[in-house]
Amino acid sequence: MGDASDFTFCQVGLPANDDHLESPKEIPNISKIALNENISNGASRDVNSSENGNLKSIGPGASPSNNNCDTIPQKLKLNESVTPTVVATKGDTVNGSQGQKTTMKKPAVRAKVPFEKGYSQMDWLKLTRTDPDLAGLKGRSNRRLISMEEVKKHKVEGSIWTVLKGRVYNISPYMKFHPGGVDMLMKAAGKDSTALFNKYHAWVNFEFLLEKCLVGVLDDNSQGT
Ligand code: HEM
Repeated sequence: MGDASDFTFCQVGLPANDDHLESPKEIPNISKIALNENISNGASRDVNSSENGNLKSIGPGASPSNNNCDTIPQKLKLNESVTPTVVATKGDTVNGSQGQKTTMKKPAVRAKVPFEKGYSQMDWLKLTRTDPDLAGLKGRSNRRLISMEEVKKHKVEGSIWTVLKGRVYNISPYMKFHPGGVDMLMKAAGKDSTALFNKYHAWVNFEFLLEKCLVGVLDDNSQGT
């Protein structure tokens, strides 16, 4: 009797119930319907043999409607969705390389250049606070009018000027800090780069970033010369 009282705890999972769960009457019927559809498709003959087991797991999801007409299209959809996943798993190695290609494309699209150590945007902000003459003014005012002719002359490292929205900046010290790379920034050398700048990143606050690089104001009268 002591054993019987122990069994009261074991009766939670009756073996008789387990038998019913493992062999519902609906599942075999559905699997038969699906097999017929697969054969008519002819697209997954090889898969059928291995999918017989899979269909048992798929079947209950599609089994609520007992009508054959309803279950057939559902089965077709399920099988269609199953076969591509089988292909996908087989082609994982192939698709894996394709996936790598897509991840490789992402940085190319952004074209952002990884900064050298000591040339992050934070480093640039520190430099703007510590360097007394980033613009290279040597005591001159940064409010003087500068002709386009003079801007054009400044293309050499150490003194690379560009015009942004009517202001002249010495971008030479910013070169290695530019997230778009030196080559891109060199396109702005000695010319009005407002259009280029806006094309790539109109949202960037150059007034703030290049505040200490201001050389002067573009002489409107000199434009076009
Ligand atoms: C002259 C002043 C310029 C300043 C202060 C400046 C600043 C910046 C900043 C802060 C970024 C990072 C933007 C972000 O992360 O969203 C950036 C990225 C970039 N810049 Fe510039 N830039 C300048 C000029 C230019 C010019 C003239 C070009 C093109 C010829 C250019 C091309 C790029 C590119 C391609 C990127 C990377 C794209 C990206 O981050 O989405 N920049 N620049």
